[in-house]
Amino acid sequence: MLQVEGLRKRYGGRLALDGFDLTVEPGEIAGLIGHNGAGKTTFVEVVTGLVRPDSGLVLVGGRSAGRAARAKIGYAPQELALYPSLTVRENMRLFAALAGAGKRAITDLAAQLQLSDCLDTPTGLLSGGQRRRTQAATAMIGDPPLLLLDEPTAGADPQTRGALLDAVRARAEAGAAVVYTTHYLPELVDLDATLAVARAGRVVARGTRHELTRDLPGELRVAFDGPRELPAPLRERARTVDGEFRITTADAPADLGSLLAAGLMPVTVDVRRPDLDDLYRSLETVDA
Ligand SMILES: Nc1ncnc2c1ncn2[C@@H]1O[C@H](COP(=O)(O)OP(=O)(O)OP(=O)(O)O)[C@@H](O)[C@H]1O
Repeated sequence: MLQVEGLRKRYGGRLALDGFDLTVEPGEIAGLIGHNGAGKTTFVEVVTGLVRPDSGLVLVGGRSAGRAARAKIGYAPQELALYPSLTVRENMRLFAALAGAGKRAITDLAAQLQLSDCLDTPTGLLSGGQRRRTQAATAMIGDPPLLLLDEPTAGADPQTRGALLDAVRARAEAGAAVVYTTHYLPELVDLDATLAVARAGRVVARGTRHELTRDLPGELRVAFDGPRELPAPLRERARTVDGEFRITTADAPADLGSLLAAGLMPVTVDVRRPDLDDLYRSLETVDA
């Protein structure tokens, strides 16, 4: 549904996009992550047609940028773009008219995003989280086959965050391709999203959570029934927290084997697998 190849965009002396590639299939939620300034928002703005790239290819449903491609896109920008003096319903109506959706779609979507009680409130009077959800609703109305959501849950409380994630999941289950930008990594686990990691204007890692984290080190956590000294190679990779040794490891069974071989029998053993936070941290190390 979305095919992007080799996007480049320069702002003055700064290269915001430097060969950005991303393909997203129908029904897929692609979590786009990366540090501030990695180019995520610029990428989304190029796909929507708001920003013109210097070079590169953007195809939406097989069509290059233009009116036909734009009609397939639902977009919730990071900087909210709602009419503050208009109510939630009126804002949704505007976007519904553009998308050719009816009144029913407005009430259904408002219910799904827990906005029913504020449909007649001007968006300028809403809380930050309510505004975010209204923005998401304007993106989702009319069931566009490509959804671009740029940090849609910033400022949302856990309950409304849950409602938004459910709505995103439902759109993907109905066949939409979703690009979901966030700094809040647990959401991408909840959404069972594939991942695209952006750095310095390009996607440097792309795949499932499992594919991207399996080669990262995990942690072997062991505790003993009294003070113990770890063998030297393990000690260099270990820290202690609450009397427990936490050993950074790429091979937990082998490290446990060396403990046992040294005559050290733990009373508790736990293995923590690498997760998205570790993936993020590994990128920080590379950036430094
Ligand atoms: N309109 C603009 N004019 C000049 N520079 C810009 C403009 N928009 C973005 N940039 C620069 O391009 C780079 C990429 O910015 P972008 O907003 O795309 O990153 P991001 O990954 O979305 O960051 P964040 O996580 O902070 O939202 C940054 O160095 C930014 O300063």
